[in-house]
Amino acid sequence: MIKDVIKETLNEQQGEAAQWIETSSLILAGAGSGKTRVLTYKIANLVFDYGINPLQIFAVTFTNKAANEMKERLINISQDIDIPENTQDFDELLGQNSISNVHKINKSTLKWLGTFHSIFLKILKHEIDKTELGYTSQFGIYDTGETLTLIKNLINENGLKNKIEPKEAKWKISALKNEGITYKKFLYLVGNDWEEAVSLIYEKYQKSMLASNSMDFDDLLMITKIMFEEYPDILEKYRKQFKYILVDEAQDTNQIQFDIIKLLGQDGNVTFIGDDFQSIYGRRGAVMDNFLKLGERWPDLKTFKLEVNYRSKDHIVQAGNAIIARNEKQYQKNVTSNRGGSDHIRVFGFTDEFDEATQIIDLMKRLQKEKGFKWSDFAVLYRTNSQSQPFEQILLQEGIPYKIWGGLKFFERKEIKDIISYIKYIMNKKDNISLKRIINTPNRKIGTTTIQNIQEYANTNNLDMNYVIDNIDTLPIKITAGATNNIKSFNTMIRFLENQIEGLYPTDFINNLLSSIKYKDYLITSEGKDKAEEKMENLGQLINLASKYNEKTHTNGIDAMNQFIEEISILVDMEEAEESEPDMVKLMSIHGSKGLEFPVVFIVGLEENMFPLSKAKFEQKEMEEERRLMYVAITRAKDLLFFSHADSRMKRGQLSFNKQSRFVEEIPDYLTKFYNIKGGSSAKNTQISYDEGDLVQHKLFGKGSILETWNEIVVVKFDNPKFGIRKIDTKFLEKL
Ligand SMILES: Nc1ncnc2c1ncn2[C@@H]1O[C@H](COP(=O)(O)OP(=O)(O)OP(=O)(O)O)[C@@H](O)[C@H]1O
Repeated sequence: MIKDVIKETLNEQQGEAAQWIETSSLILAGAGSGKTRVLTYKIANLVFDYGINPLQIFAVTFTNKAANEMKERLINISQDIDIPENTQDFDELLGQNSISNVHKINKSTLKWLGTFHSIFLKILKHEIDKTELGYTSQFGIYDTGETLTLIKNLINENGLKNKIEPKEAKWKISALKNEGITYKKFLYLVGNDWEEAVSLIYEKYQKSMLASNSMDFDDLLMITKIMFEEYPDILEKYRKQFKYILVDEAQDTNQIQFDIIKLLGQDGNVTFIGDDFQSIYGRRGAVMDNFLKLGERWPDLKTFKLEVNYRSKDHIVQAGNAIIARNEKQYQKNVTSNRGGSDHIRVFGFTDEFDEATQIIDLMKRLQKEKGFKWSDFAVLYRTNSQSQPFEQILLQEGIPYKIWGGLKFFERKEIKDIISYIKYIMNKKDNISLKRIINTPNRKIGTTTIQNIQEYANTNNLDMNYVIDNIDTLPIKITAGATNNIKSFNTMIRFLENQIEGLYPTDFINNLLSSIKYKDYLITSEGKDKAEEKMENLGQLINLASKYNEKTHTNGIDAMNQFIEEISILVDMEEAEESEPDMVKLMSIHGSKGLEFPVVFIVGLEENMFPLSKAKFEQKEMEEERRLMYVAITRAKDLLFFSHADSRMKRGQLSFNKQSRFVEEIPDYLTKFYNIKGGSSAKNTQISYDEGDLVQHKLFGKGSILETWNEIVVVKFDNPKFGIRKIDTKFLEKL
């Protein structure tokens, strides 16, 4: 019986929250209080105790990783409970009001458990053909790089190069979409020249995306909202379908996500679970006010609190509580640790960022040797990504395995993007961005002028680039005979691949594609043998991912490939797809650490103007968000927590001096112990003095010359331009 399992697995607060189904509810959860567990059992309870079909449950998580974890747990729970196989399909279900038998939980019945993006992608694929919004269900998805390329092109084509910066325009368009503001609405809201220029780009961008039958990530939300608003029958169908809506990390939902939840669940049964103390996405449009005012929209909202932290030792929980108590706008919660302990947070003061990295890594080495910790037990958390550099350098030097979370994402790597672009173009011939990426990759002697001419001709005559390519022989376009032939053979190859796709498993298709375009040879010529091997390994990983879709359940190769492309389009990064975790130190931004936990945490760079950021000083709202970030960072630690700050550090090429962060002072003295070990244990090369102009040798970076010196730290310009100018501790240098 599920009730018995709940009793055994959840505490009283958790159990009550998980079993409440009468009205909508808000589960206010402290850090480490078992949100995932409660949500999982709430779903299990709905299915196994109330006979709700899992297909009628819409459960949205913040990351794919969280969704996968929940799915796995649910499948495990369901294996312990004896139930008949559910054979009902989604469409059969519609129109049925009550479902009395108990349903099987498996990957396909849990199709509505995922991130907002993944769920709305499925809904759009299912419905978009029934609308007149202009897209077909074959629509592709542009990733961040592709959207930026398109925006750049549009800015150039419209002579706005001096007026707007592509990244800023992209950010603004994304922010507008996340507030649900279409380009038509934005026209009425523009307040200055810059916004007027952005509004023109926004309009052209949206039209061009539509012409390419493509959406960006934000469209997955915005177009869903528009579709629900303009097609009430579709909305009604999903309102009926989703009897129970569950929203994880509800404190970080943005306006458009919240609006869609309102549309779907206005009169329904919605469970919000979240921690306002951990709302850290204000800059990305999260609207905490919505979370704080849920009762206004759902008057029957019943509130539960989860206040027992199972993750962290007592001193860590107390430090978190002390920090967050300084914020004003929040619900009251009194989080306590269930792990006890009477330890301290150790606070270190260092000379600069290299001293900080060197000594923290020394400390890790000691903890690993003497206290039995593994490398993977350590996480270094920082406010800004660039702070990883000295840590990386020294970890590399020391030969300690490490992994940077949020580094170059798997799906942002060139080789992966190239191959995915081929597949996307073959599946959606209107996808001009993919076409432009692949037409001359590998090099086929189709130059940029030729591509531009094709594009211009297509634009002027209102045609797809693909049509122009198909008819390159007969259309009056200015291109050489050589280029025409090259385009024709490119097109023949694409046709050949297109004909293959239906009859092949995705993995076989990708292998054929790689050999048809001679991708490995291209990598060897353009990148060298070693790099080519590395990149081919990454492509091997892509093929591994595709192998999941080789199952016989797909009617044909196109169907399987479609599902594969859908999934990878929304995978946030490779870390999320990785099953096992190797033994590596983890370096990550505090934002990236959300939802994770580690035995030992180092929060570094705790200086005013670094953390909190300088711009937060003047705005209470911003300072409160910085403080919540500090709360998130502290509460990632299970056993040991270390803080560090440095007297000076390089920031954008300038040396800056900052005092210890206010956040350290906000923690009561009895929870902290201070250590001043500047230039301490790591043996320094003090005997040798270095001067500007000295020639030096570094094990990894090779030869270079010193530009500046600060005691043991020197700035070196390396001869190899790949390594450029770096700050280095002299202990890693040899004087020449
Ligand atoms: N009732 C319980 N008994 C034992 N352990 C529990 C219980 N509930 C949660 N835990 C454990 O506590 C830890 C924290 O749980 P979880 O990661 O779900 O917390 P969370 O609320 O999502 O935290 P955060 O918001 O800080 O990321 C996990 O290791 C989990 O297994």
